[in-house]
Amino acid sequence: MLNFNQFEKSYFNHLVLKIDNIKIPEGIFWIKGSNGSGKSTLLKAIAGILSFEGDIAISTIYLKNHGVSYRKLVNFAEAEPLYPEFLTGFEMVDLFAKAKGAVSDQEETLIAEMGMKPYIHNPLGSYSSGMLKKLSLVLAFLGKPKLILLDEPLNTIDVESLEILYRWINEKHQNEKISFLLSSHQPLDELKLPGLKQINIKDKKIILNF
Ligand SMILES: Nc1ncnc2c1ncn2[C@@H]1O[C@H](COP(=O)(O)OP(=O)(O)OP(=O)(O)O)[C@@H](O)[C@H]1O
Repeated sequence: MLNFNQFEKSYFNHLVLKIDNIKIPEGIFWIKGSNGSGKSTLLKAIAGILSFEGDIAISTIYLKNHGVSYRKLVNFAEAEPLYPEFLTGFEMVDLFAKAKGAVSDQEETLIAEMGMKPYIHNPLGSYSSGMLKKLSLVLAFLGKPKLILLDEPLNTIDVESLEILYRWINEKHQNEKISFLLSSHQPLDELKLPGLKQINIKDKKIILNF
């Protein structure tokens, strides 16, 4: 599903990650690694928002040669999302829904299920960190991606929202064969994510534990 080809990422000549040739199959994966090991860097590179050496592909669609098609297949929720404070949550969802080609009732369903209806028309400057996190999760599920990247999805969301998130991940994986890469310092509930596999980042390399 996800292929790395001579991938290298450095910041100011300091190498952070080196992945020669690895294929990650379809599935739900928990990316583990100590602070500063490169989890967010990896997810941002796969999302196509960081420059790097080498290439990354979803099946045969390469990020560097088919940037627009590739980015339609990958959705990303950042660890600490930042959005323009003057827009409302609904305006952000609407913008992403159009960009990602979401079907018409998808936005309404995701907003309702995540319990965001009471404040979705309020400006984002008034949102708490948990409300922003929930918005970032809704945005990451819009459209028809092949891969969803969630950086620290458990941070700041409440127990009810976490249950919804686990359900969404399982449904998307089972019904639409969407794969997930989740980075989390907090333990993911392996009983609620059946088939969860682990990927470790250590010594600038990724190690597939399956
Ligand atoms: N914009 C940047 N400029 C320079 N160095 C950076 C930048 N972003 C990350 N780094 C460095 O790259 C390395 C990996 O950082 P990254 O944020 O990917 O780690 P992480 O595994 O997500 O960490 P954490 O668990 O603490 O969130 C660290 O050494 C960090 O200092």
